[in-house]
Amino acid sequence: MEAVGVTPAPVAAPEKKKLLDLKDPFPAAANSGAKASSASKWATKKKLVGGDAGYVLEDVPHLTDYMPQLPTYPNPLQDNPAYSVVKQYFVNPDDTVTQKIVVHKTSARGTHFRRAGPRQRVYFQSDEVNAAIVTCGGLCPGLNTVIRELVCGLYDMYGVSSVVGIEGGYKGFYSKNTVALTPKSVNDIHKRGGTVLGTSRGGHDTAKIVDCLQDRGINQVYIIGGDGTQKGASVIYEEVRRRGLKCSVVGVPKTIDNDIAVIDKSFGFDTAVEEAQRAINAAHVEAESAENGIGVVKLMGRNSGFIAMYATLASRDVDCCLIPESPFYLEGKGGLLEFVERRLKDNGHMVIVVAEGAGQDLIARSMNFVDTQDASGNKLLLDVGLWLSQKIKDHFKKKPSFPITLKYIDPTYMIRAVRSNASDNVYCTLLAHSALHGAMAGYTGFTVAPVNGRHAYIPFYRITEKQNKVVITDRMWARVLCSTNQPCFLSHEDVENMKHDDDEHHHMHNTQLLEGGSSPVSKCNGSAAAV
Ligand SMILES: Nc1ncnc2c1ncn2[C@@H]1O[C@H](COP(=O)(O)OP(=O)(O)OP(=O)(O)O)[C@@H](O)[C@H]1O
Ligand SMILES: O=P(O)(O)OC[C@H]1O[C@](O)(CO)[C@@H](O)[C@@H]1O
Ligand SMILES: [Mg+2]
Repeated sequence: MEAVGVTPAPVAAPEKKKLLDLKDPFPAAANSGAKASSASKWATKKKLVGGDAGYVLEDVPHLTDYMPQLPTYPNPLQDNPAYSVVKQYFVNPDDTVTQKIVVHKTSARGTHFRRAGPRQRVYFQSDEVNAAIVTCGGLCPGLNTVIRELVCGLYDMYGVSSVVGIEGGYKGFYSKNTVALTPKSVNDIHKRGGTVLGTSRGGHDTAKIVDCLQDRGINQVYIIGGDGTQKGASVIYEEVRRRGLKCSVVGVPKTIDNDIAVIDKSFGFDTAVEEAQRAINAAHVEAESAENGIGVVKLMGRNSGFIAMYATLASRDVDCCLIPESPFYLEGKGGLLEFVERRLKDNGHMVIVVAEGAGQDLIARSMNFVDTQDASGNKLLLDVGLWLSQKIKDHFKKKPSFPITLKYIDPTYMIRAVRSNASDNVYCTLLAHSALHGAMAGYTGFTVAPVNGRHAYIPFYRITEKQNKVVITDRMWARVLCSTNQPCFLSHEDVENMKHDDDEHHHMHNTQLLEGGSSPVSKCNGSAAAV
């Protein structure tokens, strides 16, 4: 590997060589909405390591970056009977995970991330660890499984017996007492929806949170939450580093909307798509049983329509899927109302799935609405499902010879509040294990998640700098349009402009090849190639 990394390398620390990039990865915009942190001027530099053929490792920080003399210890896992039969259990320190999975003969190898997993040597002794876990932002199936597996993993794999939960999200650090978490107390929690720790929006106060870590001697903090939470985790890490604390700050990405960039998908997403089938099915049954029956189902997806898109593809009963990324219009030629009328004439019934963030500009225009925000600064949305249902009813009221029956189903919180399904449970277990292996190995300031099917440690700035969105010029959206036969609501010119914008944005002409397919749809498709 060619030497182009950062900071002086201590013994047994990860590879860090020559300086490549000194840009501040935490520009002010990335922290907008948050309380300004005194840590920002200390913002760490990107740790980039170059190699042959355009290989770049975007490494994560390590405690030894600012505490170079830290001692190391043998990983207690090597004496664990469960693992003793497993050969090559420890991850090779040179292993990295590629972000770019679709390549050409002449492609540069591009960005890589450090592979997650247990290391031969660790930077914490078992009885030295005081771990804390917090959940922030909205609910998501699987939160309890991640909590359970962090606690059990720390106890069973690393012999750690001091793990506490922070109640009620970020504000719980400075406004509540901690709760002790043991394998016994978390034994059954994966069978329940929600989070046993509680959660909240708003209330992120970096200084007070780090004071709490310092006062309580917490030296590993696991922060489970969405894009906002990970931005918060990033400033906590900066402040911890500025104070020179031996404390690993680890993010576990959570969001039902699947809007976190770089990663394959977020936990709970599969469960949500599965649960959405029940609502779509009900809408279909209702619509099929009535004269000109219309079922409208609203699903979550504030800025990204992944749940709606996948639920539509999975169901095959959906006639029209509306998502925030794809603008639509109601009236006139090519509009939604014309399509509804035609589909009812052809089939006698139809189902519309609408993501909550779709058509917000249309509604705001028709209602003269002023923006409002939640405690975290997220825009509060207007109810597109209700609005759309009313618009459709109004349209057909003007056509007495065309009676319709419309049923509106809003299952949004039911989808989010259920327990995680089997595959999400396994996924959450791997996430939790990867997280604690990273912390024990001294890594910090990172989020853990699979990238092209392999778990990796990703620097915070990479997953907070932009949101994962459905790319409507990619083939996955084309599959939706093919399955529903809905209008695309875009002119040829619009599509060309979008393609152009995409190209400009990514500096490349093939979205599958950009930065490891930062085409979110191809990633959401799992590690599989687009077909
Ligand atoms: N830029 C930021 N800097 C620091 N803290 C932030 C920032 N943005 C959000 N937070 C904090 O992160 C927590 C969660 O944020 P938010 O409510 O936006 O949910 P989220 O983590 O994005 O999850 P989701 O959107 O999936 O529900 C809140 O306590 C909020 O104060
Ligand atoms: O009502 P709450 O808790 O603010 O959550 C609603 C939002 O949370 C999300 O589920 C993201 O977590 C969005 O889809 C939705 O807009
Ligand atoms: Mg969010």
